[in-house]
Amino acid sequence: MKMPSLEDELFPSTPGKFKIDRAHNMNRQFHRCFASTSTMFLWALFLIALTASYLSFQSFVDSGSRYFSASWGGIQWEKHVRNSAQIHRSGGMSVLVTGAAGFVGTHVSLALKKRGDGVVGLDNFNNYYDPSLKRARKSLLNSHGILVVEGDLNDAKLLTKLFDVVAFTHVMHLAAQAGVRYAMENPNSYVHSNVAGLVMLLETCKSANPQPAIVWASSSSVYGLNEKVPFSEADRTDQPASLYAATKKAGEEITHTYNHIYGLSITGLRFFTVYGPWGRPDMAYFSFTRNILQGKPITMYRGKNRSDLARDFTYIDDIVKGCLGSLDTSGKSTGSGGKKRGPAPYRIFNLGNTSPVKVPELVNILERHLKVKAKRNIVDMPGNGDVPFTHANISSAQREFGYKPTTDLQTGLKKFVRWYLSYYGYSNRKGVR
Ligand SMILES: O=C(O)[C@H]1O[C@H](OP(=O)(O)OP(=O)(O)OC[C@H]2O[C@@H](n3ccc(=O)[nH]c3=O)[C@H](O)[C@@H]2O)[C@H](O)[C@@H](O)[C@H]1O
Repeated sequence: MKMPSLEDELFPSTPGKFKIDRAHNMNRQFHRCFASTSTMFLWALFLIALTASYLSFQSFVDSGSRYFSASWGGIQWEKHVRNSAQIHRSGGMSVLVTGAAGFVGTHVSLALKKRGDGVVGLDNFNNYYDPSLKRARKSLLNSHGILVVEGDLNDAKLLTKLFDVVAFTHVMHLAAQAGVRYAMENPNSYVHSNVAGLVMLLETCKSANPQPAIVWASSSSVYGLNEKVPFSEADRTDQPASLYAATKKAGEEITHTYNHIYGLSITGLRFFTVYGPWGRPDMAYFSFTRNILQGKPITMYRGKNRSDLARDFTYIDDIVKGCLGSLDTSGKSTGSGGKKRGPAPYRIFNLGNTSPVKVPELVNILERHLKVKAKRNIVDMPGNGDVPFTHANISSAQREFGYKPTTDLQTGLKKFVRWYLSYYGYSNRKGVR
């Protein structure tokens, strides 16, 4: 028996029917084939469409997740920024406060908000000192309706966006790499924040329309090795003793340039060793308190010929008054969109306490408030950027906006210690008040 061939299988061999059937079959095959080709084509189209929509969905998800995971941007975020910047008093200002989660930034932001000004904070939450303290300050600000945007001064897009969303009337620029001695450890961070970051901010402000007036934190350290006492704004500031001081001095020159070319109103404030509640853990009064309470020794520097070092310690509330006075009298920037229209104010003020206190006396006061004896380890001042003393002449600030510090070190440290004990949970400890 003949085995059916493949052709037989495909084309039945019934004689007479073959041609017709074959033709019919071929026709059917053709249609089936055509039908399956068009089906395949449709399937292919469907698959292509599916792939394309998948890819576009993916990119939507990608950009969406970037959008949602970014710490700034979006309609809701813009709404928050606008709300935070809302002015609640007649003649009030809307202020961008850089370094808002910092020590001075937090206090100034609260004071502005309390009197009805609009405030938007900016802070990069770096880890120069315990970031959890910065987060706690941020929570405090949030509870008063102040938004703190997390971002860096060097982020041009963020700065531009902030000025697109709000026509800030003023910038209180307090973001900086602080600390005199740390500059030897991490010099780049000073250039990044105090020079590059400052220029980025000024670039944004000069292009803004309207241009804001700028008040910013310089430092008593610009007096460097100046020996004329008390330090007046007109004294020499060309002998910085630390890179920190040098970057602050550079800031004074850089802001002058932007005032001159673009008509930005600039006020530089030379802060003198600011202290108080919510302060900076890297500063002596703060780290001494921590060590005294923990029974650890404190290292006290002394100057040439075993002389005591002294600082014109200035209480935070006095500094806040100086900042607000400066903002209130800043005058307007004259330029717009990067074009100068006329001269604008350029000012520099000392904000100090006018009564220097020696470091051993600072420790005596802390001992009294803490009711704990310090273990003093006295060493010669290392050549690390320190200066032997500071002393402010504040007559310019007094004349210009009535600046008059009212808190002596004894009173100010009492308030600081009370805050410290409460914040770090010492309040219920016996022997400590
Ligand atoms: O006015 C400023 O422009 C600067 O003020 C602050 O610098 P300073 O005045 O140096 O404050 P701070 O460190 O508290 O030292 C105080 C005293 O304690 C002595 N000191 C310090 C540390 C130590 O371990 N031992 C010690 O004796 C030390 O020798 C000094 O005599 C800010 O930190 C700075 O960011 C800047 O804003």
